[in-house]
Amino acid sequence: MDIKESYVKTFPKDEVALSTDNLSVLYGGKVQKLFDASLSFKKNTITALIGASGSGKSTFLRSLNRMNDKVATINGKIMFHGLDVNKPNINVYELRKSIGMVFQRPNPFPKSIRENIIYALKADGQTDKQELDRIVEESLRAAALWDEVKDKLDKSALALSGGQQQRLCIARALAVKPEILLLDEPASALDPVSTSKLEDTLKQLRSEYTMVMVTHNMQQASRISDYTAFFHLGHVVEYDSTANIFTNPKGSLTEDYIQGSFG
Ligand SMILES: Nc1ncnc2c1ncn2[C@@H]1O[C@H](COP(=O)(O)OP(=O)(O)OP(=O)(O)O)[C@@H](O)[C@H]1O
Repeated sequence: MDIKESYVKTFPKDEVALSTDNLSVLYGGKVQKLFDASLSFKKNTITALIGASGSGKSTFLRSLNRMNDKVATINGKIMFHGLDVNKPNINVYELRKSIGMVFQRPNPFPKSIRENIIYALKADGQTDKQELDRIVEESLRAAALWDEVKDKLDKSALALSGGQQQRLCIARALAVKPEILLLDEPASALDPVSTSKLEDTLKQLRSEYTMVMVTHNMQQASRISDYTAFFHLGHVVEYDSTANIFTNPKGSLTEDYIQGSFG
């Protein structure tokens, strides 16, 4: 297999929400697991990151909002609103309000549904109850959970089903008004019905947010993503519209992966 082949789509600057420039990640300061990834994400789209286990998808995703800072050295640029947010002087707490993350396993706080949503807002000093109530409803509606939980907002989030918990985690991420949502295999712990609800939710969120999602599920990538990046051994091999990646890939590695030859 030739990992030197690389086909990477780019977009006009004003259409880009977030981009990386030669992003490399070294764990423990020496073991390189991501090599010169230069990708741009188009506003109001869903981009799927696909590739075999260990190919560097999560490593790349977690670097975008500086979640890897403590365990890895990240070289290269991460451009957001004309600013390189990979610079040391960036306020990472503020950055994560703009670039939120939803993890593989739903991780609600052991608090009420309402408290989960307003936690970060209260930490920021917001106290206006009416405004907080408004944000709770707005966020839960956006995450397509409002109708299921509106009568039990003060009940424990841990009493919700896994699928509901994951949509609550999305609502929690939306409450601080991010522009970008990073999703690391958000449906991998969910049953098919919850997965389908989650996918519908993500499709609806596309009108307001830009999403980048790691997924192992090829059908999921083809169902809901607009663009797909294929990772192999820490390299971005191909990045194109999802339709092209799945029906007309340029690289032989991409084709082999899509056809299930490895991974
Ligand atoms: N904190 C860490 N410290 C050291 N090595 C790590 C760390 N996190 C990931 N790695 C290594 O980096 C490589 C890429 O892992 P990563 O999780 O990014 O791959 P992935 O494509 O997301 O895989 P998967 O689909 O299995 O989640 C793997 O070899 C992994 O063992």
